[in-house]
Amino acid sequence: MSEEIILQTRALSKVYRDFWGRQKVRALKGLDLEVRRGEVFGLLGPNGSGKTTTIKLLLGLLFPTEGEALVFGKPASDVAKNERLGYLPEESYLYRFLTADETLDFYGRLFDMPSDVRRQRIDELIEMVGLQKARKRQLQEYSKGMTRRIGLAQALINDPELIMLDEPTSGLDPIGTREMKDMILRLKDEGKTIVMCSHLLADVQDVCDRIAILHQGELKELGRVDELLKVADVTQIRAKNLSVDCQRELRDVISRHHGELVSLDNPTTTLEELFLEIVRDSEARPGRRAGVK
Ligand SMILES: Nc1ncnc2c1ncn2[C@@H]1O[C@H](COP(=O)(O)OP(=O)(O)OP(=O)(O)O)[C@@H](O)[C@H]1O
Repeated sequence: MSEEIILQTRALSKVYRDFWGRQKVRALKGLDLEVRRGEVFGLLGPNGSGKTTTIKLLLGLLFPTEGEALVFGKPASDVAKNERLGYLPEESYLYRFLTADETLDFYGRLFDMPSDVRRQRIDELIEMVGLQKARKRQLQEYSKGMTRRIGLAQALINDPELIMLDEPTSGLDPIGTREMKDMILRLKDEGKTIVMCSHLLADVQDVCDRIAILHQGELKELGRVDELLKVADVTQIRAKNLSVDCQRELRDVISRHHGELVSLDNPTTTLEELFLEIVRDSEARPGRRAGVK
């Protein structure tokens, strides 16, 4: 991961108003975030916590009420960024009567890709998302998992540096989920920056380097997944070649008994536990931030 900041929000806030301009919902309250090149960054939060609002503000599809959203150092409303960005929305918006090949060709043309480059890119993407056998079928015949795959291929047609994925594994079976996670990790290996939101905490735990947890539009937690999941007040000792006596006497005894200390560290909790704890805490004490680690 490099130090280059790809995405940044500063005191980003969004108030949805009704037809008469009266305040309806404060969907996002003073969000400060930075995402660096090469990171897989997860936005988590219960329903209605402001994840999609954040993504739409970063895509420039919504305008902030206060604060700013910067993408590649420029305001998110700057359309030039779209050349370098790919987006997989939660709901499919693709044309049902086109085949996978036609769909990718259509989006390739929108990016003004020459036909030979387009053809090669389409072949690569169809193979990457595993749709070789279904590439000539209309999308209306696709299962949910296949629709997710073609959605990802579409998001990657312009070989974007930054990829935004809204619920990338929703509706996928365990195998499809594993494959989607592998594809995300492969994109990370290629140096792409990925921002995803998801309800599926195990998926987030498997692929994200850092996460932000939102609750009722407020940032409640931000940090590296491995650090957030450490349980600081519990010590875990893993050792091998120890006798039962030695195990009982723990650390100091290990060297005396010629055992081998394999690791001495903090065990981790699951992201699911951390998430539920933050939501519970936040509901019990509204307005208080759980503490950024
Ligand atoms: N167009 C809109 N007009 C009014 N309120 C809206 C609008 N879009 C979202 N909201 C409200 O803003 C808040 C945040 O919604 P948002 O869709 O960003 O949440 P989310 O975290 O993505 O939720 P989910 O997990 O259910 O997709 C919610 O209270 C929602 O009702």
